[in-house]
Amino acid sequence: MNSKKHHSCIILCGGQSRRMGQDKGSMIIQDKPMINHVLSTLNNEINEVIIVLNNKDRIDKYKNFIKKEDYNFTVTFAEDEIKNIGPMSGILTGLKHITSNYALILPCDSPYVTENLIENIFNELDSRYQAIVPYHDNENRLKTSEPLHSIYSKNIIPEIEELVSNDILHIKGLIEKIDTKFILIDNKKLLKKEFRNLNRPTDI
Ligand SMILES: Nc1nc2c(ncn2[C@@H]2O[C@H](COP(=O)(O)OP(=O)(O)OP(=O)(O)O)[C@@H](O)[C@H]2O)c(=O)[nH]1
Repeated sequence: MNSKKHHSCIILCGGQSRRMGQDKGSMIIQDKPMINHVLSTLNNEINEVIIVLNNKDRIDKYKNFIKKEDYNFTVTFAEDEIKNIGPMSGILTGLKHITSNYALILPCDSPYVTENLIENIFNELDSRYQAIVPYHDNENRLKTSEPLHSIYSKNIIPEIEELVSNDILHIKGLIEKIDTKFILIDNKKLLKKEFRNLNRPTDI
């Protein structure tokens, strides 16, 4: 019997990868596509994954190397509801697909996340809040926050739609507006190095 809690994860993979110069989620890092590193950390904690890409061709491409039978969670591919507005669209689309109340958002270009990190972020889940957001520096929590390694409630969909209609597309603008629990990246439970993402060839 599966004893995992009903936890969802949304992986954002619909970016342009302009700085990297090639599609980041599918690029090979240590023998496997970058997104597969992220997927391989989720088995213990997650039972539903939504991978959000920006078009159908890209979804077909990813289906070739993401084999649902390799994981003990469901995998659903979704297409951005709104095109070319960045990660906010991926979060909106993903939240509309989840069947639980909260989802952990992860970017596809963050291959250093670990099972421990996923577990420790979910341990902070608290139904009094709409978002659980790790941050680096006590002096400036919002500015040093990691909004693409954070948990969000499905009930923020109306707030996202309002922000998008006002052309506010940065995720920190969303975090400011909702009830957010900030959690310190303390290098004990949450390790700084696990948040590192790869944007440019020189980051590898
Ligand atoms: N679904 C979806 N994900 C996105 C979109 N834009 C960015 N992302 C994802 O959000 C994460 C962070 O993206 P960035 O690195 O800031 O942007 P990028 O477009 O991937 O890369 P650059 O073109 O170099 O800025 C990555 O996992 C992207 O795949 C989008 O429009 N839709």
